[in-house]
Amino acid sequence: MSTLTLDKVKTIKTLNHIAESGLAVFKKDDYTIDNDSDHPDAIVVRSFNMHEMEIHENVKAIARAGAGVNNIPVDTCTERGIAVFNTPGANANAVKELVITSLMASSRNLFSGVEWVKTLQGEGDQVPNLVEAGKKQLVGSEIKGKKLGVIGLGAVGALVANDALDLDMDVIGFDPFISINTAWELSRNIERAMSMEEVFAEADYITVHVPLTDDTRGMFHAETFKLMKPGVHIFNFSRDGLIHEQDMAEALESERVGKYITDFPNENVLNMKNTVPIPHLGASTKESEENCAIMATRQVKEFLETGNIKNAVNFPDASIPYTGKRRVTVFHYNVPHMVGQITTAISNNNLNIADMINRSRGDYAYTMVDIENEIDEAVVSSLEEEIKRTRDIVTVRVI
Ligand SMILES: NC(=O)c1ccc[n+]([C@@H]2O[C@H](COP(=O)([O-])OP(=O)(O)OC[C@H]3O[C@@H](n4cnc5c(N)ncnc54)[C@H](O)[C@@H]3O)[C@@H](O)[C@H]2O)c1
Ligand SMILES: O=C(O)CC[C@@H](O)C(=O)O
Repeated sequence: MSTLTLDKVKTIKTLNHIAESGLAVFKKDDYTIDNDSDHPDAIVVRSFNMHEMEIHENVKAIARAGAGVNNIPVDTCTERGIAVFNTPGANANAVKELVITSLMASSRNLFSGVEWVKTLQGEGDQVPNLVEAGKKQLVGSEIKGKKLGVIGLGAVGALVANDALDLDMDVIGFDPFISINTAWELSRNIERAMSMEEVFAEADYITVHVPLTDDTRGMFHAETFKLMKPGVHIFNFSRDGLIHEQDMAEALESERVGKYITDFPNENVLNMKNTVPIPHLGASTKESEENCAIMATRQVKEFLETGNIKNAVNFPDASIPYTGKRRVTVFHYNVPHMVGQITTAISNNNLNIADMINRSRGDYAYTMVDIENEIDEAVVSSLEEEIKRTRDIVTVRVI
């Protein structure tokens, strides 16, 4: 994809540690990384909670180096015309490996076993005898032949499901919104559930891989625990908000849920019985941090320089090779006559169109128009002003 010469140096702010290889995408002549800036052009973030943060009007894009965007006020960004990107699949293998690790480790009581054996410190020569005597408390189960239920068969869930089959588990999966691409990746030996209840009734282990949204918040609660096999192990590498924590604490206390393995510890979780709290390590591998950072920063760079969009969660995908002298990008409501009004403003300024694209997503749409003519800054301002005056426009950029 060709890029445009930037009219000025752009500022990028990061809110979490972002791998150097990702930041290296922003070449020094064109970009400055300034984490103290209050008016950056774009923000790159991981898990930092942006909901209470003021976002300056200069911000054009926010990139989440990761999958979940529940830490970003996406609806507000959309209303303000700020593109929010994520990096689908870039950390999925890292999460999958940790899910499989904890599946085996928790089934063999490895975490509690290691904790217990450390308490024998100071017992001197008796340690081996005490270990042999005490280990009967730690007899575990093999996962071979057991059934794993996977709720959410996206990038992570699909990898977990396929690998669990390779470990000789039976696998049942539920995802009413599965993408065609993921469906192609899934082994045909994975049983397809038509409801979550079906998974709950059959699975010895349940792992959840769905985004936290208004629809999924608290999806695991007292009533759902009652539908599960007694002693089920639940793995949550998605988000804490998916679980009703008070109900989970009670289900663990009564041993209806045998174990809860979660990547999202908090004070409540730390007080729960038979819980393995992992310090949000799902995506914490060198490989995954680099994959996410590089994907996130490339997407932002492409958007700032060309207006092209890939993997935004609130804007439609839209890309055309840059063919003109300048490019007009317009984020607007998805209503009739918008393209006509934008192209009329362009012709009112005596400009010719070289190429264009219009894509919609829900209530919003995005139009990019390449201009054949060289234009000076006075014409750019006049054009911007004229388009902005049109009804139902959210943002206009002439690049
Ligand atoms: N622990 C970590 O470090 C870590 C890393 C990556 C992702 N995550 C979390 O895991 C989630 C999933 O990640 P992913 O990369 O697989 O995302 P993804 O978008 O590829 O997959 C999510 C899947 O959930 C499905 N889904 C949505 N609502 C559902 C519902 N009600 N019932 C069943 N399925 C439903 C979707 O159709 C989709 O296939 C992310 O949203 C994020 O919150 C955590
Ligand atoms: O950035 C991280 O370490 C975690 C990312 C993870 O929670 C995600 O949703 O991708």
